[in-house]
Amino acid sequence: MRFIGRNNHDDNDHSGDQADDRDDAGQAMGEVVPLHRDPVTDDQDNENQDSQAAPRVQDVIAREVPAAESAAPADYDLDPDSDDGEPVAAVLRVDPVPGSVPGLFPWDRTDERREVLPLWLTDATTRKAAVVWAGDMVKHKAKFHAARTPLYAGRVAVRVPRGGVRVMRDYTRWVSDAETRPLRLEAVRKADALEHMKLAQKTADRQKARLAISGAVAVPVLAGLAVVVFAAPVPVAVLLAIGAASWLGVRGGTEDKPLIGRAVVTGKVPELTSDMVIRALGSLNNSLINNAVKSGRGITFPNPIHRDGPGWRADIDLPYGVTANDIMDKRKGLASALRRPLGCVWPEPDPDQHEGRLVLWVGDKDMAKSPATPWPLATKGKVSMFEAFAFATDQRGRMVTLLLMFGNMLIGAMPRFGKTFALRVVLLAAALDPTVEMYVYELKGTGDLDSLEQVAHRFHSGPGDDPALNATMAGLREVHAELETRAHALKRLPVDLRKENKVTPEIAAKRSWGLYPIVVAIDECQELFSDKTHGGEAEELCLAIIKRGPALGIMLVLATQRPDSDSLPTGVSANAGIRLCLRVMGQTENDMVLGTSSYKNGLRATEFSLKDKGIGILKGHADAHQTVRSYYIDGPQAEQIVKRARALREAAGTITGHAAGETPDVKAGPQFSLLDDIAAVMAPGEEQVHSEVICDRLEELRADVYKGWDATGLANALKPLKLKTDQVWAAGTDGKNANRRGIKRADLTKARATNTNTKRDDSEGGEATG
Ligand SMILES: Nc1ncnc2c1ncn2[C@@H]1O[C@H](COP(=O)(O)OP(=O)(O)OP(=O)(O)O)[C@@H](O)[C@H]1O
Repeated sequence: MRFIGRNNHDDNDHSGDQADDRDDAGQAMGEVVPLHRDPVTDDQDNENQDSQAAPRVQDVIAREVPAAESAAPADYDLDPDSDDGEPVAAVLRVDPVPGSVPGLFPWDRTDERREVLPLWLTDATTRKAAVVWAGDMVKHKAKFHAARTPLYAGRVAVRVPRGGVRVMRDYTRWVSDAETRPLRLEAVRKADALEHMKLAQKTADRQKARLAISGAVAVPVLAGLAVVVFAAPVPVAVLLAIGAASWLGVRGGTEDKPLIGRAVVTGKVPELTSDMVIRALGSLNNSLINNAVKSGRGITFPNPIHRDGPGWRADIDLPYGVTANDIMDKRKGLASALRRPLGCVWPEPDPDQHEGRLVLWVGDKDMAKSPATPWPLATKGKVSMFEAFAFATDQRGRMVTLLLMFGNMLIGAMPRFGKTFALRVVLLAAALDPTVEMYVYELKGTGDLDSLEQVAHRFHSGPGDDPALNATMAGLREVHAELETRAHALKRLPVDLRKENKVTPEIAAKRSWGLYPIVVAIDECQELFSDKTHGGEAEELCLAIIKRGPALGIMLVLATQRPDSDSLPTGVSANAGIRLCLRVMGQTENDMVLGTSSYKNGLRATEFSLKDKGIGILKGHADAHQTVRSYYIDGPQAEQIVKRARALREAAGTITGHAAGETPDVKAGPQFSLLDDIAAVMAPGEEQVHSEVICDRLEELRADVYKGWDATGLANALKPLKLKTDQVWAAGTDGKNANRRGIKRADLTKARATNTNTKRDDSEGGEATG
């Protein structure tokens, strides 16, 4: 326990009793310790205090109490021995006294208990991997040796004579008692006749006995041999011959050339030790870490380093002031210091712990080289959009799930790094929920999502040309209109059914209420947003859908290979809740997909390499981001899954729209009216406006449509709408009143009415004739 101030008169006042008294007084967490202390006695006193408080929080915040404030004695004692009786600055001890705060009892602490059973026993995926591994190993060994049987037979044949010679040699040595020969020779060398006689006699006895044994054994052996050769069934004889030949073959081998080769050369799992980790951290050029490494204190391991999936896991408490993000920033340096490929080294924060807790997972294999795990829903199972579905695996091969309901998703990456594959997993999951209505637009035109045609309510695949963009816009308008319809439908429901004013599984299940989930997916959405004609409207529609859709059961999933502000409106990207960023080239694209400051905070999809296909940083699906690899589902597999999804939908009666063979009514061009726009830009009470002023205001309203329009252009555009521009007295662009070509409100109102009636007549006539 450290104090900042002390009584300068407590020379001998450091007995244990007095120290205890002080602690007792401090039970109410407000012990007062006067300032101006004697350094000698202070040390002694500290020892007493420290011995009591050793296991508790070490740091003490001291607070000086001003003289005036000290008049209030509630929390502070005054120094009773001060010379002038005046209060001096006092210190409030703020450390809790042992036992005074319930949270400090061991049973109150949030200790992390390690699992009783190892992961492979409790985790089905790990167990399954172990069983598959063992099965594969047996199969491989059987195949390996079966293929080499002729080779082994040849080797045996070559080695049998040598084996026979060795057996005979060993037998002769045994019968002749060859092992005692050196002793006899030694006796001869020393001219020790007595010893030599003794040894020779013993050898002679031994030889006699061994010859007798040989004779006794030879009779049954020769008889057995005769039986085998002349009387035993052929297979038995052959088997015994093979056995004998193999034995002789093995005896004829050499140690450096074994008869049977190794089917598996065991790869050494590189170890991870605390020394390696500390040395690696020490090489990252962080002064706080360097000080800790030098002093040998400050970096601790709260758990033993252990195997976790196909790699090692180290939980590390970094020195005070260093955060897990500081280390994530230097992943490349860390990988270099650990002498491991970058794809093996994964430093992460622990979301359940403090900022200085680093979880370092070092895989045995580069993530990109690990075998792809099959999608658990590939052959069986159904999805509920209200529940998380299997989307990817993390570095350790564990399943990562995604809950898309009430959210939106943005996928961004450079071309050919797995956007469409990742999007396809999401869409296949949506397809396996027969209640979901799907709008799928693939604007690259390569047919990557064609399999989904069988289940999609609206579908179009085209290379970002007019038909593709018109179809996508039509779909977006349709879904946008749904927002209004659904909001009203939800409002009409009894209050007890819409407790949170959002779509629930119960509400979605009632098809007739029209509140089932809708998933809208646009692959290569940059084609739409950067289009001059549709871009503005697409942004408006997507923004509304992305903001209001989730509560109404509508989810937007966008994938783009150009995540920049021109191709992906910031309003749209900022509102996407779930983000997946596969490999990108720069910080801007990285932050555009993952959110502002992501790069600075160590989330760097720029560090993925060429081979990291399908690997990206997933954010917004859980408390902490994760590095994941989306499940790999190729075209033919996707076809099979969609067939199953279609069967589910047929059974549920939810095959609609495109999947049911309908063609939607797709109108070309943006759906807005020039007359309505003019009405919108005329201020209330403004009866007449100059054409130039109208053009300026229209440009402000929809720059992508009206940019560069002048009075003549406006007049031409208005002619077919039965509105003529005329000379009007009004304020010009310079603010001064003048007589120029313009529009009168009365004419505009008339033209709008006429056009509305014409439109209605057209559509009624259409219906009548259609
Ligand atoms: N999860 C994955 N695991 C392994 N390989 C993958 C994975 N996802 C994608 N790939 C590989 O990456 C290649 C490119 O994937 P994909 O077609 O999804 O890229 P993309 O980013 O959509 O490309 P583009 O921008 O040209 O459309 C695929 O052909 C596939 O071989």
